[in-house]
Amino acid sequence: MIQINKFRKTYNGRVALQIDAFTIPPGIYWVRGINGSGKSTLLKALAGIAHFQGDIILAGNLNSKQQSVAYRGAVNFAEAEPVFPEFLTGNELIHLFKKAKNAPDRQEDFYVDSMSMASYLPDPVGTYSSGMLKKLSLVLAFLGQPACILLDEPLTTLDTDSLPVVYSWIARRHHQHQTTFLLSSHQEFEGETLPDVRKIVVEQGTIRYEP
Ligand SMILES: Nc1ncnc2c1ncn2[C@@H]1O[C@H](COP(=O)(O)OP(=O)(O)OP(=O)(O)O)[C@@H](O)[C@H]1O
Repeated sequence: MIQINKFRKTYNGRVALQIDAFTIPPGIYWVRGINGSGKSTLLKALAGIAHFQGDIILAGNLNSKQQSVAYRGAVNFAEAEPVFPEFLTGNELIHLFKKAKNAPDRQEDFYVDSMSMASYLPDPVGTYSSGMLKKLSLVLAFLGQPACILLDEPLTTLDTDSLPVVYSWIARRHHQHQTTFLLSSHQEFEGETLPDVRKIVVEQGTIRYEP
């Protein structure tokens, strides 16, 4: 459960997003909205990496400002266009994130195998194509045992064979650990593989559920 109260995010004095009160129960959510509506702004605030006015509270007691370290431990985030130091290898980044997220031993194996990534993970990420980098950023977002995983544009640059794999990761993690997902996308999510996706619409500077 995520509670957003009296939220206001401005850029250079201009209000980008304002949310008086909004509750997100456990579930899988598709965050929709036109370009510039505020989807990334919302996800970055929920990830605890953007400054804003107001409060975001996870599980009734983790305030993203007052318990910021614990909060960020419970929320994973994959950016729309991930940027990593080019000299690090995929394996080194996985190792780093596993440590930071206190991930179980060999947790990455399932994700790496199902996306057939093992052959290029020993290479520096500067050599990766945009799709290879996107897959790595998704694996990193699944490390640890977060209560909530935020994926900004998880489907862009992925080939069509990889889409069902990402859907299966989301469905599996949600089923096994009741992890909440917020997925921002301009593409529709496949109904059959992710049956209980609710929609959150970002428009006119605020958010609402779409029936
Ligand atoms: N760093 C920034 N500095 C100034 N304005 C910003 C900044 N980041 C976002 N904005 C503004 O905030 C508003 C929301 O941007 P945001 O990136 O959240 O939209 P979005 O819905 O994710 O868009 P898209 O679908 O194009 O990715 C836009 O008007 C944008 O210009």
